[in-house]
Amino acid sequence: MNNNARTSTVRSIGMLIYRISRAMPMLTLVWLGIPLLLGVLIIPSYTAQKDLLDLFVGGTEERDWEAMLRAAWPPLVIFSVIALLRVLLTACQNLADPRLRDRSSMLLQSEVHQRAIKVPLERMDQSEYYDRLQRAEAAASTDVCGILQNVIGFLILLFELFGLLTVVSLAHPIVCILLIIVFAISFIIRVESDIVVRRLNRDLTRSGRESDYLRDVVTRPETVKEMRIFGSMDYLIHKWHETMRHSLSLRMNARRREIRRGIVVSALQITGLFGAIAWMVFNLNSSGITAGTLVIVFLAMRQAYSISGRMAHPISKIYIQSTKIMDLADFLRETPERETTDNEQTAPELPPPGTTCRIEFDDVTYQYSDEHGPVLHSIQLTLNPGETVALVGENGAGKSTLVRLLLGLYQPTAGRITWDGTDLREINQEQLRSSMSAVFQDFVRYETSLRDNIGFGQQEEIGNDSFIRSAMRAGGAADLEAQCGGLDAPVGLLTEGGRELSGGQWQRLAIARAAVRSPRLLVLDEPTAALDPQHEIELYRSFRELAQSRTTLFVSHRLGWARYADRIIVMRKGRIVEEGSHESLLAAGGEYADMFRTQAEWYSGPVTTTEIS
Ligand SMILES: Nc1ncnc2c1ncn2[C@@H]1O[C@H](COP(=O)(O)OP(=O)(O)OP(=O)(O)O)[C@@H](O)[C@H]1O
Repeated sequence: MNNNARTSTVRSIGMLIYRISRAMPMLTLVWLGIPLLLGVLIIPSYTAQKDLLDLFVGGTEERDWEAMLRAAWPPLVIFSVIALLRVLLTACQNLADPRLRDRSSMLLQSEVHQRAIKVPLERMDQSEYYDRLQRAEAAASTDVCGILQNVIGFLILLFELFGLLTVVSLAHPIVCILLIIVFAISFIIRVESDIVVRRLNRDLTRSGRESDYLRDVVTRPETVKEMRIFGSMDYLIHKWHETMRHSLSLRMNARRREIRRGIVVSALQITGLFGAIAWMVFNLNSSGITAGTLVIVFLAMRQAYSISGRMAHPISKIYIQSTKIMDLADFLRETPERETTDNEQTAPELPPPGTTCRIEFDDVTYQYSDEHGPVLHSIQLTLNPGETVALVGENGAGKSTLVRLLLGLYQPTAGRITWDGTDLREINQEQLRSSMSAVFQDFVRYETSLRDNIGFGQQEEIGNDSFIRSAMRAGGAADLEAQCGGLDAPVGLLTEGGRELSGGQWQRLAIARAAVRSPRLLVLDEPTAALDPQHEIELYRSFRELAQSRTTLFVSHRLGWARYADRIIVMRKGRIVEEGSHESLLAAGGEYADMFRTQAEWYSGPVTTTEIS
């Protein structure tokens, strides 16, 4: 890890802990404070032990045992109280630590979700952004607990080490400096060798997968029969052997290196320890060095060395997790992106509910990415108040893209879309959303209850049974209540005891959800794709009612629907190529007329094998 990566990792961890501390100040204080306190308590505990030792050890002169016992009380009490306190603090830490980790994971996941819902849909459609979101989500849900555990594991050891170094420096500063030097060298060696091993383990995961696969292939009955016929068994066994030999030799080399470094570290520590002790023995009774000092320095140094060995583990684990920490921190560091400018205060008001709207596309161009060019070119289109418009065209013509722009989910690359004369971008987004409703091709299946599937369209009415039932009637889904066993019956396989619905039944629920809102603009993108003919006719009747008092746009490849629209728009390759009523377009004999005749012949014409092939 280079310096930049190291700084970034430390900054990212700091940033995550700062966010956690803002949301849970008390818990974070306890989580970080207890290790600090445990480290500080080492100092009086060792000092008390030193006083006790000095009291009872050394000196050949006649002793006053009573006076000695009286003098022993204070250090004995201090030592015992601290020991008790340490037990209690450790218990508190054991409670606070998992609580903080679990809650932090939830907090950071919900921060990721908050950002994800604010991000413009077009950003979400970019694979690079989507990957980053997935990585941040994975880090927040699965890695944060491990990262925090390693951070606190490291801090506990670090504070303990500071306590021990203070004990040694109080006893003798020169010995402390010697200890720090030995400690620093052995720590660096240990961390480096630990990182090498972890990196190797990570790298070997892939070859491990390969050898697992090869072992599987040569032992599974379904694969063995083919390999016997083709005679490929020996080759694969040889390949498995080679893969295993390679990874074993890499592991062995790493192990050897680890052992060599371990020997160097131990030799260094033993030399330091005995050098310091020898020097202190030599200076016993001079420069304030007593038998007690000698013993506690010896104990403190041994403990410090053992801590230095254990500190390498959390550090190397954090190193391995560093990319995940940075992924998450970078994602959260991004300023929350708004769908529009902050216009809540100044946004113009939309007309009140119940009124219809006039929407105009003024020279609108849209492109998903620079490399692929525009998918909509200079669209001029007006949807008049209360009008029902059908949008038709071949696959990939740009119909769904136009729908997303109309709903304000995407912003035009050039040109503008106005709603009763106001640019869509300037309208208060919340008000805009509540004025429109849509059924998408890829509608959501909420695997909870029937009620939720409808009520999510108008959450204020989710508890109102008659409201939900009337929406289900409008969506042609009234029969589902009896079939599923009530409005609150679970639907979908993910819910316990849930009944799975067919594609068409889910689609009818999505239509009912859109109907529940009483929107000014209703958009239906392929609303009947999964419906059987009977339900399609039923839905069509409800749709006529729904469309009556509002501006409606529907996209459909079934031109039978389109002929009842007030106006039909035909698209090809991102452009509007025809526009008019069903009759006028048929009379024009253009693209629409061709499509309509082809579909009509498909249903009513004679079957010829040459046509199908
Ligand atoms: N998220 C996306 N990123 C990049 N290009 C996209 C994306 N979505 C659609 N496109 C491209 O935009 C063009 C128009 O797609 P769109 O989905 O709007 O067509 P459509 O007319 O709705 O097609 P269909 O009838 O098949 O649903 C296509 O060429 C498609 O490849």
